Amino acid sequence: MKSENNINNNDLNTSPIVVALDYADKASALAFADKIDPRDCRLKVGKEMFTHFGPQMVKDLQTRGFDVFLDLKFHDIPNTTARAVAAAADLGVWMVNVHASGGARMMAAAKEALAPFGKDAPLLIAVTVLTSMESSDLADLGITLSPADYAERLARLTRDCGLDGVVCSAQEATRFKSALGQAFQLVTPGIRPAGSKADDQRRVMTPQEALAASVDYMVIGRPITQSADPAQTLRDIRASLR
Ligand SMILES: O=c1ccn([C@@H]2O[C@H](COP(=O)(O)O)[C@@H](O)[C@H]2O)c(=O)[nH]1
Repeated sequence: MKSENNINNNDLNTSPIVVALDYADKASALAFADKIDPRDCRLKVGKEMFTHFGPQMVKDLQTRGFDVFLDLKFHDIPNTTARAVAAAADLGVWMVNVHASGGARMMAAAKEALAPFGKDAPLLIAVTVLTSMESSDLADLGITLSPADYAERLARLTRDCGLDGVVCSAQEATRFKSALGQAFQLVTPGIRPAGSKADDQRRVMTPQEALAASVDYMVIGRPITQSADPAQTLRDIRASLR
């Protein structure tokens, strides 16, 4: 169910931008939210903010009119994951995610947990290969496939379990749209405007390249939140995509 205060913004919002609200203090996060227009982006609450501030953080953003992607990347046994996904749906979030490497039974259980929510269910997506990972990181785990090949394998499994889409790199978007269908949603972190530093990201693309690759949503954090004027940086990136 939607929370009482959740003003669902889905119908109004045509922006592909999801800002990763990775702040250590709530005041800075809300000050940023107060300076931006919910039509220019959706907001992602991840492990840092949720661990600091809990579900109230999500509600505070929803009351300001934002669709919230709860990025907690659930990865557990099927029962626990399904119950966590249902709890996220109770919060009225727009999108929630699990790790595809939790396997088919886990993803199917998560999907099934959303059935009682009907049309109010959040989008359910699965993380394939983290955008911070490159071939050598996979090799350390005993995975000899390239990041793109392994991500496609996990994305196929995700689609076959009936989820709405995946988190992947924008570098994989053209290939995945063609292999998995246009309707399968691609949510892509690792977005870096030209000239910004990659930080810990490895499989990156600029916002313009990501748009040209037909991603559905591009997740952008530090290039916005750590800029001198985050609200203006968001508006500049949004304008550059029109
Ligand atoms: O594969 C993934 C999955 C999630 N993320 C999250 O996206 C943002 C990216 O932030 P930046 O500051 O733009 O790097 C962050 O919250 C990650 O937890 C990801 O980067 N890659």
